[in-house]
Amino acid sequence: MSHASTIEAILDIVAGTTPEIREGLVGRREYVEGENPSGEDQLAADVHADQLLEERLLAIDGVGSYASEEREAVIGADEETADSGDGGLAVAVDPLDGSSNLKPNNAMGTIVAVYDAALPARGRDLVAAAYVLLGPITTMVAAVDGSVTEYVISDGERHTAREDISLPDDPTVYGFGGRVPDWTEEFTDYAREIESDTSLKLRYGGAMIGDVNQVMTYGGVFAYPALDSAPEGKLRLQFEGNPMAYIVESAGGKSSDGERSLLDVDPDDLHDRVPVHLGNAELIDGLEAAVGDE
Ligand SMILES: O=P(O)(O)OC[C@H]1O[C@](O)(COP(=O)(O)O)[C@@H](O)[C@@H]1O
Ligand SMILES: [Mg+2]
Ligand SMILES: [Mg+2]
Repeated sequence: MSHASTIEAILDIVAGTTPEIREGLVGRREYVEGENPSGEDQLAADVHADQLLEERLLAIDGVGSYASEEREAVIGADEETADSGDGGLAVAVDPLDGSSNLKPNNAMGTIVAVYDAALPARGRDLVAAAYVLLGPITTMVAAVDGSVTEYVISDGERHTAREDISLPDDPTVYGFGGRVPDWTEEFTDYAREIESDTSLKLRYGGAMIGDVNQVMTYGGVFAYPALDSAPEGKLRLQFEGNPMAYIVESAGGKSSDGERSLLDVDPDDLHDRVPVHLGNAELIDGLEAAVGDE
């Protein structure tokens, strides 16, 4: 199977699984016992989405391995090839991003990263990335071959809504995560500058994919920065930072860990965290100038 057809099969499977993930949210708002590898409580909904995606994505011819925010290790379609990198594409998934939004019934969704390398891999090894947003409408935004498409998912099928998406030139929104007293001094200065820009307004909902989709739609900047208490921030490189950076950069924007494109960050561990800044080029350049040598 060519990489191109494997990528299409992955996007089809994710779209096809979305109705079950959405319906499965009902009745799965409670926490289960134990934690995920990042030390966070897991909701029954996180575990359910992970199980559905693991089984179906690994069954695709051309997918060699599966990893997720919700499980410790990489799982191989064929145990012998799991870590070799030559057993097909590696799919890394955040089954439910923003799952703390389940209780208050706000936006959340699924992030999928497709790497042509053994995990953990660099963002430069991505060959596709997508996120499904469970909003009032279910949409998928996918970046493949440098071009970004938005689909509406209906009955588990993808229907093209917008092609060749690029970030609007005149940005209007921003959203920054983490507790304000926990921000570094340098990031706080940058945030104050952004807040005083009269063309920008706050849009923050607590699910990265929802917040980044605001930026993809209106132009602007999203950040979950380095914190005094957590210098690597909160978001995970393989499952969250890299795929969202790939999508935003494919749409003509920029990503940064504070110093360089997220796609150039070398991973040490599957569950590494990284400071995430995404958005219009001039806003990310300004961010790097403000926090670059902190
Ligand atoms: O609730 P907090 O600590 O502000 O964190 C919000 C961030 O955490 C996340 O929910 C992390 O993702 P998960 O739900 O996959 O753990 C992001 O979507 C969001 O940007
Ligand atoms: Mg997440
Ligand atoms: Mg998650």
